[in-house]
Amino acid sequence: MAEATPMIELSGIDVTFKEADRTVSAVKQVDLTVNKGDIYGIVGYSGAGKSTLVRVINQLQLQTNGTVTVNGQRLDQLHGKALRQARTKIGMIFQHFNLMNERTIGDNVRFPLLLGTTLSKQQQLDKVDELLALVGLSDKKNDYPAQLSGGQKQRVAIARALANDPEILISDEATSALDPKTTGSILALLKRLNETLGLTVVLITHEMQAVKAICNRVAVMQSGEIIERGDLLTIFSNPKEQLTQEFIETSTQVDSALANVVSQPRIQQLGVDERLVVLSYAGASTDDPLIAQLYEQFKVTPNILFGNVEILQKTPVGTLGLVLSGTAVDDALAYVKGQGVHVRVIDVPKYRAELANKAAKANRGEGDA
Ligand SMILES: Nc1ncnc2c1ncn2[C@@H]1O[C@H](COP(=O)(O)OP(=O)(O)OP(=O)(O)O)[C@@H](O)[C@H]1O
Repeated sequence: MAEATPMIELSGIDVTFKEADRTVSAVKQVDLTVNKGDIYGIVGYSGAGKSTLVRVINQLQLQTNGTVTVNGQRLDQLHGKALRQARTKIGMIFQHFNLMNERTIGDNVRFPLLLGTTLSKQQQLDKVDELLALVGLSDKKNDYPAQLSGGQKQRVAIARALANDPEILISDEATSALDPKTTGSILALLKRLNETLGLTVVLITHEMQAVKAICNRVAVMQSGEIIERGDLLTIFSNPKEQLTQEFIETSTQVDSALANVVSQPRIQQLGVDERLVVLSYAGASTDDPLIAQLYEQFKVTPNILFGNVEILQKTPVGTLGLVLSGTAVDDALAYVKGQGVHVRVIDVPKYRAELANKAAKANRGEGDA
């Protein structure tokens, strides 16, 4: 495989907001490298610091500490025209599209070309046609934003973000206001642009579902810090942090399956030789006749409660919820771990207490951040 070339390098980034009565540390000591051609997902709940962090990349937000290098150039050392020039190579799209309602779709897309461009008027108009064709909206050129659906507006915003041939596209919750089907088509468009134009994409979201659909790498943010990061398959099949696990379980619906399972009286009364476990595995481990071996080698009987297999980056990633019974159950679990399978033993009373706690918080209207 070709060696990865860093496109974005953030090093030691802090962002501190000083307000009259308090100081907010929105980003704390973040190091992040995004390679050329990555679709890098940054996932976290509201208030985790995701938007602040990505706005540092194009210097719309200045860091309190740290350095920002984009395509080998130290952006934190640039000012004025040089910074504006460098920013044109970083496109950005937002949740609420930010289109100009009084201008046509064509004029919205042309807008960035009017600012300090070297293109003639005809070249600008040709470029607009090319960009609208790229996002599948050639027939909407003379319409106004109000005449378009949310998905179409986001396509216009993408076309506009690409006007100056950027190397990087930052997507800040760009699909959060869209329905699942439209979300899927916008994510597919981002993936196509990544593949055909070699565009590096940074995708901020609170939905692991979006990350799962197109990202090759992911970082999880909490309280201004990156608490876990890695390639998509590793993170999905072997999450280390509880928050990462939560995001994944929501996206695979393992959380609702588990909530259902732990509500059953039979599961609330597991014996000393019984364990409720969730196994996650990627790639080759999926093919191993693991379940059969549990019985053959350890005389442990598996009772399968739920299962899910998805294809991520052309690799099967599976999740299996089961109750294992047998005197050698802990030896069997150690064996399974040794096979590269992520094993999570669910402490049923504790899990039920956590669920009750979360439900009570939700009832009080408290967020996750
Ligand atoms: N200009 C600002 N002044 C003061 N505090 C700010 C400012 N911008 C962001 N913050 C605070 O910094 C923290 C991180 O906010 P940020 O918007 O980066 O989070 P986020 O993960 O992107 O969440 P969301 O998706 O809700 O925007 C929050 O506590 C927020 O209130």
